[in-house]
Amino acid sequence: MTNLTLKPTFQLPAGRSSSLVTLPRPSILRVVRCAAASLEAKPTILVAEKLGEAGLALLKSYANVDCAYNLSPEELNTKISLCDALIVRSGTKVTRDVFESSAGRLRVVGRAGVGIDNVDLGAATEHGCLVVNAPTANTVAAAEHGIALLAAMARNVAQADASVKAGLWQRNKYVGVSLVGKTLAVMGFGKVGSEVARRAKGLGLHVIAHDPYAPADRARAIGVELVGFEEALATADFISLHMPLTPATAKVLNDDTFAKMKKGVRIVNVARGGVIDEDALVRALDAGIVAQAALDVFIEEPPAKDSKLIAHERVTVTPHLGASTMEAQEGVAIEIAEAVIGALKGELAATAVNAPMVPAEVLSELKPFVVLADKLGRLAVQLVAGGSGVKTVRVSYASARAPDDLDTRLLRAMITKGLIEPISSVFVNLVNADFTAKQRGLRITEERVILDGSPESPLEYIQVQIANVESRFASAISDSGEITVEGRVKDGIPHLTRVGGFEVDVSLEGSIILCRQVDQPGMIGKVGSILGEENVNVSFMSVGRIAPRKQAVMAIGVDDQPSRETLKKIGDIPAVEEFVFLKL
Ligand SMILES: NC(=O)C1=CN([C@@H]2O[C@H](COP(=O)(O)OP(=O)(O)OC[C@H]3O[C@@H](n4cnc5c(N)ncnc54)[C@H](O)[C@@H]3O)[C@@H](O)[C@H]2O)C=CC1
Ligand SMILES: O=C(O)C(=O)COP(=O)(O)O
Repeated sequence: MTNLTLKPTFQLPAGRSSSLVTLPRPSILRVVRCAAASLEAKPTILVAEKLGEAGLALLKSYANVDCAYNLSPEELNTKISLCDALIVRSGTKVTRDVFESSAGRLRVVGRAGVGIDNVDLGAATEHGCLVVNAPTANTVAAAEHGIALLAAMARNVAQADASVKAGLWQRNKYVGVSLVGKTLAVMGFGKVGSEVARRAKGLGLHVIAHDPYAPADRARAIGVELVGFEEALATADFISLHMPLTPATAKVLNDDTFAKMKKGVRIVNVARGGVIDEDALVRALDAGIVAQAALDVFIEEPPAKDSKLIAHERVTVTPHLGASTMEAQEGVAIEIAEAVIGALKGELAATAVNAPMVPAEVLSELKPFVVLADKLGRLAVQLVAGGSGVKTVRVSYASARAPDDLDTRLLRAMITKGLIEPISSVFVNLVNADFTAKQRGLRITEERVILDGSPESPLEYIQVQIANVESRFASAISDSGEITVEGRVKDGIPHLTRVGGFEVDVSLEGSIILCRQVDQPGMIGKVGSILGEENVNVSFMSVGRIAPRKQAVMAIGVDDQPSRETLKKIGDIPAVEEFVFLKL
């Protein structure tokens, strides 16, 4: 069984209004994987790409910071085993190898920017490593670069500049096109896309946008019409790309889609190179479908020296400069430093990419239920008899709230943690809970029990049932045949309120002895005095019985772990039919 002293009890703080919620160290929920010995040591953060000074200063105030740029993949793999966090921009590929090489030490990857397509999120999640990004600080910089490329492309600024510097004066060759009155299709109407749209309207462009997930009211507020993909392609004079690179957007501009565009269309890409099939773009340029393109991003960065696309006369290129303004880089550095430090401290990051982002208010409300969920999981799994594999778990959340008004991801993660940690050496956190459960073949189904009454509290009770197993404590099996434990929160403290068919009431602090006996006078006294003699402090006691003088289950909360002999003495009381000691 896991030594629980290495995984101390988690408490959430009282309500906080900031987007980051501090969890005290150490905490169950934290993404921080800790060994007791390393608790006091300063973490080490590897900064693998250039970061603004203010962010570096912040990092240095909290951790040992190793700035090592231009590492080869092999060098990164070697260094990473000594690091608790890694900070990168778009130039570093954080592959599965990196997580494997870290041998469990890497807890946080911070992407100092928006796009996380260079981080293997699946591998991060499997390794319980939180990935955070800095999604807001470079938005304006990217939008401004998009507009700069749009205007520069339309007026051949780069080509004309090169020509003048080469001693030429080609006024007729570099006649451009006007922007005013033209239609710009913004593909991807998120943070950057909408800022581009706002600025383009100021330049007199008619702006349409395509984004299957963007809210229509945001588009309306800027005076932009949301249109379908085909319509955007068919009507645009300019197309500006602002969607993330995902399997769905990879090479979304290809031979087929270029063929649907207006002849003479001009394309700007400050999103990701991979959203365009670059060979197809060269063909479309040569065929005259695309008049010009202005590109900040490429499938391969830096691109191959002999790239036909880069060399193309009608293509303007920049070396992934979208986020590269002084202001954006300072902002991004601070944003990522705060997120990484917060994550290392065990806070839930508001910019988590591979874990649920739970708003501070929700978290503060769920706080005692999160503790309850973990403890119910721990109790339930310890009630399973050795040899019965735990495969099917049903969790019921009883609440008077509307069904969609309860985010159970956090609770499910904590139940999973409680179920898995006592029986394995696996570390479970919010990042890897679902993955770990799936990997172990643990199927957790959730259901809501809708109650009448006051929806003031998010939950009335949580019930955890494990099906198809034998129990070390037969009374824990309910009539329906599952190990059943149920708990409630009373005055902010989690309580165990049901075991099998027996109602009990014991606060879930310390550890618990469950004892089934024939209901008769003097039992509480007998057990209490055995524990007292051994100096085991009893925090709570309660008896749940079927009927007077029939069977009863006594739940005893103890602060200290009773010795084997003490437990034996309890078992030897003639009326005691079975008992079990459970660590929380
Ligand atoms: N060149 C550079 O230096 C920079 C590049 N970027 C890139 O710009 C892109 C956008 O960044 P943000 O606006 O901050 O992200 P965002 O997440 O705010 O916006 C992305 C938008 O794309 C939409 N989208 C997703 N799939 C789509 C699809 N199939 N078709 C159309 N739209 C789709 C989403 O609904 C979302 O509204 C990202 O790829 C990011 O990496 C961002 C900053 C700097
Ligand atoms: O934030 C993004 O998505 C970017 O593309 C910026 O990349 P960078 O941090 O400049 O390497």
